[in-house]
Amino acid sequence: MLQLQNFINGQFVPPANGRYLDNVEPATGQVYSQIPDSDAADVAQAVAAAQAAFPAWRALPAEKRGRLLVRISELIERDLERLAQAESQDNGKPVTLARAVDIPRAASNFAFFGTGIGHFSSESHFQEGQSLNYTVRHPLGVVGCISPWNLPLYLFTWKIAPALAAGNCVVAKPSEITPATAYWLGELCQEAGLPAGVLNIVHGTGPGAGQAIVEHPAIKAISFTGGTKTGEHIARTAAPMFKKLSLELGGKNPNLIFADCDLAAAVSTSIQSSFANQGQICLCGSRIFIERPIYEQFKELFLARVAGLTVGDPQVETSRQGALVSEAHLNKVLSYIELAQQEGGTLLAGGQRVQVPGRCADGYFLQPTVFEGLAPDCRTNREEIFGPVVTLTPFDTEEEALSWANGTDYGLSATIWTTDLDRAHRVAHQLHAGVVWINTWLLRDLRTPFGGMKNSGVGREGGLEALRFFTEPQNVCVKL
Ligand SMILES: NC(=O)C1=CN([C@@H]2O[C@H](COP(=O)(O)OP(=O)(O)OC[C@H]3O[C@@H](n4cnc5c(N)ncnc54)[C@H](O)[C@@H]3O)[C@@H](O)[C@H]2O)C=CC1
Ligand SMILES: O=C(O)/C=C/C=C(\O)C(=O)O
Repeated sequence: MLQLQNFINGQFVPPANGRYLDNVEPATGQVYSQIPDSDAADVAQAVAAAQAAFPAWRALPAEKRGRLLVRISELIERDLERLAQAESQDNGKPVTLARAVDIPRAASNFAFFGTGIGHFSSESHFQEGQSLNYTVRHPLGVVGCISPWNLPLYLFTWKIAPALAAGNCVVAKPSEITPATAYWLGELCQEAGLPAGVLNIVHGTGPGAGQAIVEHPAIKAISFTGGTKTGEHIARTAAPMFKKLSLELGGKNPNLIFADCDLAAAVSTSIQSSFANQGQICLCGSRIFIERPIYEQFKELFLARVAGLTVGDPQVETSRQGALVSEAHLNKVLSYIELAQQEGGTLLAGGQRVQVPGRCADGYFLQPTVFEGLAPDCRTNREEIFGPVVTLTPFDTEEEALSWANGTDYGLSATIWTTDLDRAHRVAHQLHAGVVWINTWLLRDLRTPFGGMKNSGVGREGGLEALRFFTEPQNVCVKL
């Protein structure tokens, strides 16, 4: 059985305590590899390696750092098929999705920040006859990147690439539930010639290795994506140590479908935003509000499309829905389906675990599930389910739709469907969401600020925001 190792100081090494965790393939429910159950001792080794590597890495001209990152991007592209297969096996997502989205985006993350660092300029402020101020942006030193299981390599590299581009050295931990592609990334970094210690990958649990990263005094910043509760815990630990924090947390995102929309496009994209990656994307639109005149029509078209979503072995090219990431997560989602029924929801589609025959008989499959008839403020409509479960609700006025859309503790993303541009902008500006899409969903430009309002997080990732996060500005004032 494959036994993964930590990647510390450019070498693959076992955990200091010799302990390993089982890693399960969600589509089969079987253990297929083991990962280090690392603790504070491994994190300390990784931090020491990163500290030793930092002076030379920060001194390397940005262009040379950038070239190394672009080389890593090329190697990810070269190994796209192998990485997509690994991601699908580890996470349960359809291999077609990993091939089309996850792995290409991981490559883009490195290419984007590898080239982007060459365009990162600092500010200057000139006051005639008085002063010239210029701002230097120093790398922070050693930073921690902690990522979740839903988009494993995609989100791991979304943090690591800007941190490295800005001249930091990194101690990173992937989710213990989906460690595989992070492990293979270590090999590609070796092959690309990334200097030893610049990127260190420590595997293990959140309370073990993750907590040790957050607590380590030499780690100057934490970039985290994951659940809101974990984010709160990390903030409580890191804030008294005055660490910089970027927290990208949960969502309960609304889709607002107005009667004048392009209905075919709204239905088709809402299927994506509801069920892509089995609904396990923080940006998924799990509350669909539809203007009453088109409610029945939307429902009919939407349900017809749901019926066509094939749930099956993620390795089979025709599967559109794979397995949920773990048994625990499947049970959490099933418990919300039960809750929705207790809260008076009418089940329009799905609601049951799926038994996929053959090698996947014990996998964690769930039917795409749709409810209607739930109050906009019930728990099902306020809490993050993070699975293939959506609710449909009719609305009568723009004000009503807005108040329901904004009526949760989350504020990550929102989608508006209308052909009325005035309305689109008016509604967008009133939504409490860090990311608003108009007539589209998950259309990404990596230069844009990405992150949430309210309990969906703190700070923004992407483009210059990420490079600013991973640097410390220093102002130098010259008297004229
Ligand atoms: N915003 C998002 O994109 C995500 C949201 N979630 C939500 O969170 C819920 C819980 O999922 P989990 O797998 O438990 O996510 P989680 O938030 O516990 O895990 C995310 C990462 O944080 C690490 N972690 C956990 N505890 C930590 C600690 N004390 N210190 C440092 N690192 C720690 C984990 O090992 C993992 O690498 C999901 O059901 C879903 O609702 C989960 C994954 C991604
Ligand atoms: O950056 C993106 O395009 C998507 C990010 C998605 C998440 O952070 C998530 O699902 O956790």
